[in-house]
Amino acid sequence: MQITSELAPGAYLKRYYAPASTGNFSVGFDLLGAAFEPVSGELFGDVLDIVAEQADMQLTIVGRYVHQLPADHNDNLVLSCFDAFERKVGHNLPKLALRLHKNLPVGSGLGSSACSIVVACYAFNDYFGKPLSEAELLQLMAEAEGGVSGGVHYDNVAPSYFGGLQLMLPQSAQICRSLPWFAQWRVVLSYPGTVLSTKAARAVLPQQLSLGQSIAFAGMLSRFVSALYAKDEADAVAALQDLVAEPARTPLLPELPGLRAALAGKGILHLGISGAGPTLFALCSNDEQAQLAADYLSRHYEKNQDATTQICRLSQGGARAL
Ligand SMILES: Nc1ncnc2c1ncn2[C@@H]1O[C@H](COP(=O)(O)OP(=O)(O)O)[C@@H](O)[C@H]1O
Ligand SMILES: N[C@@H](CCOP(=O)(O)O)C(=O)O
Repeated sequence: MQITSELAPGAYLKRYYAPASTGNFSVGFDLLGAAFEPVSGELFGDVLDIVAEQADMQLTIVGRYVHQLPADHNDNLVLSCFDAFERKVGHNLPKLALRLHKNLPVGSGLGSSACSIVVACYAFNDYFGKPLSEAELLQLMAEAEGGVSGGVHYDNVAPSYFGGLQLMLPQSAQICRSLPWFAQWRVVLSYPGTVLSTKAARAVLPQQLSLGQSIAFAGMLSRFVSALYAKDEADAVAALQDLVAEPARTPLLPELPGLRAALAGKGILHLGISGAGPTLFALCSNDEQAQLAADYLSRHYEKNQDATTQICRLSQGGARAL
């Protein structure tokens, strides 16, 4: 595999995008996830350019978070996704010169690995004439995500691929279903600039839940989903409780309780862990509240130059050609 550091900037045959995502959405550990995009119109997700067809695979990486990726591009998920895609299709494919714009921080809780996986698999399938069905492609994405995070979970790849708030449907051929959402809701995503690997944050999780905990988890998720269908905003917000991961992960995110209390005092609906963290998400009832939450989190949660805080709406579109 030939790796070079430069490709002509800007030129490409096709350009693809996939949005950031928040796994769990507090109440649905591994079963619920949402895709978001900034209200500013900024692209907060990875972009992949198919630059040319050529004899060998070639990957160039640009973008704000390129420094957080493995120095050896052979270790990049985009290239391993090409190999996995080719195996699944079952015959050799033309090799490609690719350019990844790494716009999402790695190990952030924003579904960064899932975003690169989704944009890559979506791009290859689209470019080569859609040899895989949506379900086959989603399964390929989830397997790739399982390889990095230490467990197959769909709650980042599904929303990043399809957009919206997605509920996973265990043992169903449909795999996931898009849930209703309150159009006025805004979500502030605040990434402090520090790295927390998903694998490490999964290693602290309880291996077993008691019968009581299992019923409480199923009950709270059911309450949230039914409140969305009933259009009962107050009940949906009240059900946003993470009874599975947050108790185990709070020691990794010691600022969470203090920030939550401060934002609750300002009327913000909810503050939760985005995916495995360290990004936090603040659920807000309108644009004004979102600005308030963003200002507060920028001042009190951002730690270094890599940090970013974004006011977002639900990304309805998911992965797409640009
Ligand atoms: N294109 C890529 N995007 C993100 N991570 C990548 C990529 N290629 C390789 N990796 C590696 O995959 C791992 C992703 O870590 P993870 O904690 O799962 O991130 P996240 O929670 O942000 O998805 C890291 O070790 C990272 O170096
Ligand atoms: N359900 C997963 C979600 C991980 O999301 P990431 O963005 O941190 O990779 C978990 O909570 O482990």
